[in-house]
This record gives sequence, C-alpha cells and structure tokens, in this order.
Amino acid sequence: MAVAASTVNGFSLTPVSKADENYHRPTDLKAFDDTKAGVKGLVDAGITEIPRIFYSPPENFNSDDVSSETQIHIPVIDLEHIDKSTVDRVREASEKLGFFQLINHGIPVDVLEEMKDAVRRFHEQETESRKQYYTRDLTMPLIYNSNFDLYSAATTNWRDTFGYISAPKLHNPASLPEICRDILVDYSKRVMEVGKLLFELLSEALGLNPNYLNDIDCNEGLALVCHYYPQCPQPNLAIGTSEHTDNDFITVLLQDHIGGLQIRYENKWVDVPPVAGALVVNIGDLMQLITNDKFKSVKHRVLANKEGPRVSVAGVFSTLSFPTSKLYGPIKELLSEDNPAIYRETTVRDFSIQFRSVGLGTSTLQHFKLSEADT
Ligand SMILES: O=C(O)CCC(=O)C(=O)O
Ligand SMILES: [Fe+2]
Repeated sequence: MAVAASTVNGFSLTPVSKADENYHRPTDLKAFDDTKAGVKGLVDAGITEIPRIFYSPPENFNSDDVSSETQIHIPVIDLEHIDKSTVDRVREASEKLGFFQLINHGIPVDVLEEMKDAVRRFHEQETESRKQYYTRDLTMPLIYNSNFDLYSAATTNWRDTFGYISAPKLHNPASLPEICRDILVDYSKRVMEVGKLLFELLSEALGLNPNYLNDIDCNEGLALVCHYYPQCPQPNLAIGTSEHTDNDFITVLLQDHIGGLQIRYENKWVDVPPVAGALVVNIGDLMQLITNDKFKSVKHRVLANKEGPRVSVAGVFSTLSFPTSKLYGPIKELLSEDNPAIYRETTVRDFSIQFRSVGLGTSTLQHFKLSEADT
C-alpha cells in the first residue's frame, strides 16, 4: 500500500500537497538525510507523490527547450584503428560539443555489465546494510549518500550515489564493501588505461606531444562516482541530475540502456543516446581551463524517469581535494598574443573546493577567470 511521504521511516517529509507555509526546506532536507536510505528509501516506502524538496524549477521542463533537430548527433568514435582521422574527430567533438562516445575502447562488455550490476547490487542491498556506508565524510574509503550538495544546492536531485577514489592511492581495497569490491578495483584499472589513451589523443588534438597531458599528470587522480536513479513517480516535477559542468579534466561515463542524459548545445537540450558497449567521454572544467577555452566543458543534466532504476558510473579524472601543490593554468604552448591566458593558475584541490562549496549548477570556471586588471 502506498504511504504518504510524511511518514517515511518515521521522519516528517512534507508531502507536495501541503500548503507552502508548512514547508521548511532545511528541516525536510535534514529529515531526508537522517533516513540514510536515500531516494531509494522513499521508493521502497511506496510513495506516489515526491516530497517537496525534490521539486525542480518549472523552466527545467520547457518542451520548447528540447532539440528536435536530428542532425545534432554526439559522435561515436571507434578506437579499433587509431589514425589521424581519429584525432581529428576527437578535436572536433572536444571543441564543439565537449562530448563524444567511444567504442572498441578496450574494456570488455562483461566488465561493463558487471560494473553496472555492482552499482545496482550496492543500492539494492538491505537498507540496514547500505546505511552503514552513508556519510558526508570525504575521508571514508567509500562515500554513499544522496546529493553530495544536499545542503548547498538549490535543487535536490532524484538520485543516490556512492563514490570511490581509486587514484592517487588512499585506501586499502579491503576496506571496500565486498558486494562491489572486486569490480571497483578492476574497472578503475581499466578506466585508467582508457584515460591514458584519451589524454594521448587529446594532446595530439591540441597539436602537442602525445605524452603532454599524461606528463602533466592529468591522469593522476581517478574517482568512480556510481549513480542510482530510482524510478520516479512524478518525473515531470523532479530532475535526476541538475544541469552542471564537470569539475575535472575529463569524465569517462558508463551509462545503462535507460537514457535521460542530455547536453546543452545552442540553447537546446540534446540527448546522449545509450549506445551498447560504449563509454561517453566529456571535457571537464579543468581541461577547458588548461586549453584556454579551446576544448569546451559543456553543461549536461539527467532527467528523472518513470522507468528505472537507471545506473551510471562516472570515471572522474581529477585528484579532487587530495593535497597537491601542482599548479594548472592555460598551457603556454597554446597561448599567443592573439590568444592570451583567460584563466589564472590553480591547484586541483582549490578548484575542487570551490566546486563543492557552491554545488551543482554554478560555474567554477568563472571564479578562475582573470579580470581585466590582471591582463
Ligand atoms: O548519470 C549520468 O549519466 C551523468 C552523471 C554526471 O553528469 C556526473 O556524474 O557528473
Ligand atoms: Fe556530469
């Protein structure tokens, strides 16, 4: 039997039908967080109306805003035979859309399937077992929560997530939950290899030595961010992931067959259709910064869906808040009198802290722009 959202796990979550004056967002956010059961917990409780905290602004549901143009396709790049045309396609996609898909990337289909299964297994295990990993403490080996920016973002997303930092090495894999341990370790190694190859292709696409981006350690850090988007009873009111750009060098994303990922191109939302066996690659803010805007970190979002769960695994190439003193600024070889530096130098840590402090949807890059007075 369906129950009202107000009684989920004994906590008061204001149901949507209540009048505005009864709604106190911070209280409801805390009540939701304290359940430690995530959005999955609400769905398990049988809600038929989404709690008010998940209401997304109506402008997110403007159908005029969605591209009907079939000519905009996210390129699918085949790595079976890599040659100059591969580099040209990577360059074109990175400059224009900031997104492309990869096939024949070297990760076997059964590994991709097992990785997606492990994400489902983790989120679908007994609630009591899952709860032990629920935390906002970034020093934990595995961080499970709903909405990393729950208390800072304007919109709460219909999504739960667990994350694991695989590089630079921090934790003993033995401290990871057994339910997903082996595949997290295996999949991370394989994504590292794909990343190394991608940084070579991106270096060449920039006209640099193929080792350039690996030599400056763009591949030093990798986090796996494993999303679970439960089915949503009112997908026209909530959003799976708010529009944002990624605060890393690149993201290598594995998505399942459900769909819902969209990118912002020429003021329209364009679907990134699921392609069996493919990985989605996108340029992050740090790559846009070091390429001085040549490669674009493009806004994207994920719609909530009646169908679900949807799972995805974002391989985030960044050392995040890991302490490091290395500075990243626009690559000197790419600059000229006509193309002066637009951004100041930053450590990856400062860049990440700025991103986390504002939450999804606010531009981190803007904060690192040189002002007129600096140039
Ligand atoms: O779930 C997805 O497809 C995308 C998630 C995403 O954009 C992210 O983790 O940055
Ligand atoms: Fe993203």
